Amino acid sequence: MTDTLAVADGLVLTPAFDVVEADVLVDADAGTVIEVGPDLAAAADETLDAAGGLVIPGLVNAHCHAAMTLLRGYADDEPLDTWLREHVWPVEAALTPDDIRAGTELALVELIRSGVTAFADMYFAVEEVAAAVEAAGIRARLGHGVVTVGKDDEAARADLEESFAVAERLDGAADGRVRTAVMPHSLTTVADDLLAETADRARDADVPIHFHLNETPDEVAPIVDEHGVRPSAHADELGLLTDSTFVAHGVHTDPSEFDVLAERGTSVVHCPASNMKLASGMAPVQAMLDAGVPVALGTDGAASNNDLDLFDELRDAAMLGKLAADDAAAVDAETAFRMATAGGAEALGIDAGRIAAGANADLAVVDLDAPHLTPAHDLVSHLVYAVRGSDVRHTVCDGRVVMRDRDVLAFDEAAVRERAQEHAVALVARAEE
Ligand SMILES: CSC[C@H]1O[C@@H](n2cnc3c(O)ncnc32)[C@H](O)[C@@H]1O
Ligand SMILES: [Zn+2]
Repeated sequence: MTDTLAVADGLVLTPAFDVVEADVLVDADAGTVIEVGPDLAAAADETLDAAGGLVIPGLVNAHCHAAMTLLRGYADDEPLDTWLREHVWPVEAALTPDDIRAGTELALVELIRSGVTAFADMYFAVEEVAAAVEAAGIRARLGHGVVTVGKDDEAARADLEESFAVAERLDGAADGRVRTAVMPHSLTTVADDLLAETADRARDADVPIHFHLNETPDEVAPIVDEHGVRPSAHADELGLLTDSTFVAHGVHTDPSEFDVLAERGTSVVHCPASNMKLASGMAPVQAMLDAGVPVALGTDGAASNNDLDLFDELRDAAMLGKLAADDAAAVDAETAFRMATAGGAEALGIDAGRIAAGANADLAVVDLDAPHLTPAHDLVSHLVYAVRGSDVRHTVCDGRVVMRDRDVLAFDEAAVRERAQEHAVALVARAEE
């Protein structure tokens, strides 16, 4: 017999951005929505109370380094290059797989508590990341991040091979909730011959590619100087841009690059908080969307954000998008929310981002009963400009409840926090020894 879950008595955000009074009936075994409509709760095996709430598609955080929660607040107020080379990379050199497990579990608690049901992660010790995701119950597109600058040929080769080995080994883990990608860090931190090899092998293995692109002017100038073309054109020459490729940031991307990205169907993951904090710049989000570039939303790591609340990102994206375009109508609420849901699902190549019969049952219930959400003229406006991650009451992924009444079911939250605190302190002590 089918195991069913009814998300009952709430309002539901439809794919057309209408808000309707309805229950959502879920096939918990198949992990899909059976029906959206009135009075579906009576026949269900289990009920999730959505009264006074809005049922939304689960959010997709399309660019993250989850275990960097361990470095939250460790090195603030620095620009990207100094931050990475003088602070972050020396500490990351001392990371152990156990550290990464502890930091990732903390990230998962934070993600689930803010309604995220899928994320992309570029980091190390990906087996640990995958095991944590399996336990948490959400979806992820995971990859081993490759950096070859400063490495000899043997070490660079080993890094690249690890990226492909991880992609093959872990794809489909956690009953298919874990998918993989190969993840060269960026065009300036991985050698060109290895980037070209990555593109060839990824195409043959049918595995997506994810990398940082045009985050700062320092990632643009060396490419233009050396190759005489913009970074997106160079990435395309290397064969890196396809419709399953997704790139992070795209801040310093010019109109000629919009055309390349749009033509290839490559998604850009906008990370507004990280871009503001590291003073990287303002991504031309509305211009990219107008040119047909698919745009998703990400937090980047917690060390450059400093949290993993995608509702913060929604607000930042709408605000910064207007500033970048010098137009208050740019990146409106519906546009921003699409980036955090259907746009993220498209970037990650997963079926998510909408609540409809047959779709994956990945959703969150946002409590509307709060002073900062009163009055309720426009709930899509609220989702982008006023809701906070802490307003999420329940999170459901793959038809299973992963947070009920703000209790993340897979983890003992206090224990996760304590473990992360201990690992963070010991890690920094080791690195600074
Ligand atoms: C090789 S694993 C991923 C690598 O990326 C680093 N990282 C974190 N945030 C950023 C960012 O905004 N731009 C570029 N690189 C970043 C992280 O520390 C890991 O070393
Ligand atoms: Zn990043």
